[in-house]
Amino acid sequence: MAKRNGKNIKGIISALLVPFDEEGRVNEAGLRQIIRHNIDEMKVDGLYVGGSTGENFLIETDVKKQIFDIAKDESKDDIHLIAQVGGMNVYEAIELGQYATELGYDAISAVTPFYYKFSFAEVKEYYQDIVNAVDNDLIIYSIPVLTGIEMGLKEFEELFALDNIIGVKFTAADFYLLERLRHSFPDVLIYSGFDEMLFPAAIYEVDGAIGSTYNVNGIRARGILEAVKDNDLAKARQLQKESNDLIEAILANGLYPTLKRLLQLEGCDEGPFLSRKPMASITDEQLEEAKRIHEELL
Ligand SMILES: CC(=O)N[C@H](C=O)[C@@H](O)[C@H](O)[C@H](O)CO
Ligand SMILES: CC(=O)C(=O)O
Repeated sequence: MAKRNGKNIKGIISALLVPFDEEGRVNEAGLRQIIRHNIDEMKVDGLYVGGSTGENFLIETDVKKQIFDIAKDESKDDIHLIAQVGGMNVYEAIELGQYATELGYDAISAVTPFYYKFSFAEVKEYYQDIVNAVDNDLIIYSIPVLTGIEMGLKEFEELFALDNIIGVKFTAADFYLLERLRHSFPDVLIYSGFDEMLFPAAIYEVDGAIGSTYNVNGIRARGILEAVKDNDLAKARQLQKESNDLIEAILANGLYPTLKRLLQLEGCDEGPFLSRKPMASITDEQLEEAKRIHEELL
C-alpha cells in the first residue's frame, strides 16, 4: 500500500548523482556518501532518484532497482524520495514504479517517452498505463530540449486530470507557460527544473525545485526560495548570480563529471566516481578546472 506522501514534497530536491567504477558497476560506498552529503550538508528536502543526473538511461533495470534500494536504505525516512521510473519502455516503468512504491518512495516520476516522435495521445496513454498499474502519486517529467516532446497548457490539463498525477517537473525556459500553469493549476505541484533559472521560477511560486547542481549548491538554492518568499528580491537575485557563476563553470567543464568531482572534493571520497559509458569520465584538464571551481565558486 502506497503512503501517498507526494503532496508533501516541496523545497529543494537533488537529482541524485551516481558514481560508477571501471566496470560500470555502482560504487555503493560512494553513492551512500553522496546521499549523506545531500541530507547532512545540503539539507535537501528530498532526492530525485533515477533521473538523467543519475545516468539512468544508460543502466539496466536491476541496477536501477539497486540504486532505489540504496537511496531508501541510506536516507530512511529522513527526506522525501521520488523515483524516476520513466523511459522508452512502459513495461519497465511500471515494474520500477511498483518496485519503488513497495520500498516506500513518496512518489514516482516519469519522463515523457523520447526518441520516437510520440504523439500526445501516445504520451497520455503511457502515463495512463503507469498510473493504472502503480499505486502511487506521479510527477510528470517534462524536458522538451532532451525528449523533443513539447506540451502546452491543454496537454498538461489533460494529464493533470488523470488520477494520481500530482505534479510536474518543469524543465524549460518557457516562463509564459510556467505562469499559465501556475495560475491554472494552483493545487498541482510544480518543480523548477533548470537550476540556473530558479529565481524567476520562484517568483512564479513553484512548489520546489529538482536539479543536479543542488548536490553541491543546495544551500544557496534554499536561500533563493526563502528570499523570494520573504520578498527580498535583491538577495534572491544575488544568490542566483553566485549560483550561475558556479553553474556556468560546471556546464563549461562537463556537467556530471564536474559535479562528481566537486562531491569528492567535499569529502565523498570512497572509491571511483566515474561515469557510465558511453558518457565520458573526467580528464586531467577537467580535474584541474574542477579544483579551481571548488576553490573559487563553491
Ligand atoms: C538534464 C539535466 O540534468 N537537467 C537538470 C534538471 O532537469 C538540471 O538540474 C540541469 O542539470 C541544471 O539546471 C544545469 O543545466
Ligand atoms: C532533474 C534532473 O536533473 C534529472 O533528470 O536527473
